[in-house]
Amino acid sequence: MRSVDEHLAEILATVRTLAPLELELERSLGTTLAEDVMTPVELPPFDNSAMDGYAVRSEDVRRAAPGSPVTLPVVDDVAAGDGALYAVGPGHAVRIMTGAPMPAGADAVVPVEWTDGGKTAVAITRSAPAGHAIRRAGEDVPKGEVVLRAGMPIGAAQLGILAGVGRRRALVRPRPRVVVLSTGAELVEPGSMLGAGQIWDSNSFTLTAAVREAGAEGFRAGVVPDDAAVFLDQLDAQLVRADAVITSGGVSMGAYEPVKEALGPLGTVRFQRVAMQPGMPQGFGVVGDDEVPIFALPGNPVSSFVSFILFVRPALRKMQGLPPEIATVRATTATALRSPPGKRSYLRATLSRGPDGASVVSPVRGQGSHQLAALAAADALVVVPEDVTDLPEGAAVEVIPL
Ligand SMILES: Nc1nc2c(c(=O)[nH]1)N[C@H]1C(S)=C(S)[C@@H](COP(=O)(O)OP(=O)(O)OC[C@H]3O[C@@H](n4cnc5c(N)ncnc54)[C@H](O)[C@@H]3O)O[C@H]1N2
Ligand code: MOO
Repeated sequence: MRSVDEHLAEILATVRTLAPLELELERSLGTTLAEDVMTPVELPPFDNSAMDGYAVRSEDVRRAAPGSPVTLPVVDDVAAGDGALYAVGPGHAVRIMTGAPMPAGADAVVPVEWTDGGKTAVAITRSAPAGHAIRRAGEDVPKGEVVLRAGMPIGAAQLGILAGVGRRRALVRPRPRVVVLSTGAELVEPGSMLGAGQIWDSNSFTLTAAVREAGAEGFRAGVVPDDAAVFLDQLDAQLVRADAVITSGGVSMGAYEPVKEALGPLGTVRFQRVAMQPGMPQGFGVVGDDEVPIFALPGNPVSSFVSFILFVRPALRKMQGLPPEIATVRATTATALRSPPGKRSYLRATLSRGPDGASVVSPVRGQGSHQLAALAAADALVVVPEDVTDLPEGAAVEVIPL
């Protein structure tokens, strides 16, 4: 049996980071930036007011105080977006709004709250030092500075700064397109009636959702019966839109294992036993002229999900140009744990804080590979190493938050 680490290493050595392409900003959310982005102008591009109020020469309001206001004539009104402006001469004020350009001559903004709000003349009851409530040109970013580096995942704030420096498009690593196929003669679509021996297909929903949670595009291609030829036809039809394929079921030792039967003879997909629990039977390789990576995951619902977290998600991250590491935290066990010898096990658990603030992890009831309800109640996987079979309460463990 090969180790979890060997299997992951082979996967990461096989999958390639997707080629960058130019995308409109509206389509780049969730992609990874593939270029350094500079601002072509300084930001803000001009000195502007940080407050609604009056642009003045600070010298003119130096003596303003609640008991003895300074009154100045208001010679102009500037709103955000205004272009041609009057200069503020000595003894004058200009009414100004937040974001409006500072008129020449003025060196301070008096907030409207410190005045009587006058439109033709304004009585000012507090002094404002030079520079007060002015946002200087280039204060956010100087001209030519890099605002985002290649490799940065694009979220809402990153999209914002791309637009803020005037970009309409960006060079990005796209979201991988991942097709999910379930196999199994017993599977029927949720929403339809169950016949004898049938169950509702849940894996294709779980895995497609997990793909989307991992930042890729998931396409649920539905259920394929236990027939290798039909499976190959379906796979062929889906390959045109796939950067990766995930299948579930049909990889173990049974008499009807369509995925293994169909892919085994191609010679580009290997089926192996990985020393882990759950998720021991695993297939991985490439298919089609474009050598699309395919993950043939075991059919048991918990096994396919755990396999996704351990193998598929890091691969999708590599394809997106992101570090493939699996994030883990340290916690102590709330109860004693058992684990099979020679296998790394991933126990479904809930993570919480103990009285001292440290993380505590409690396994959920129902650790069978078919026990999907227990998985749904968990928010973490406790990693128990291959050489450990018993852990006492209070032992320090590595945990993968879900
Ligand atoms: N003789 C042996 N039998 C099994 C072994 C073994 O080593 N020797 N390994 C066991 C382990 S471990 C696993 S995991 C499973 C993997 O089996 P397959 O990948 O071939 O999956 P299936 O047989 O198709 O299904 C297993 C189980 O999961 C249910 N299933 C399948 N697909 C779905 C789906 N889309 N939604 C919900 N549930 C699904 C299926 O009905 C079966 O109950 O093999 C063990 N056997
Ligand atoms: O490895 Mo299977 O995934 O134990 O149930």
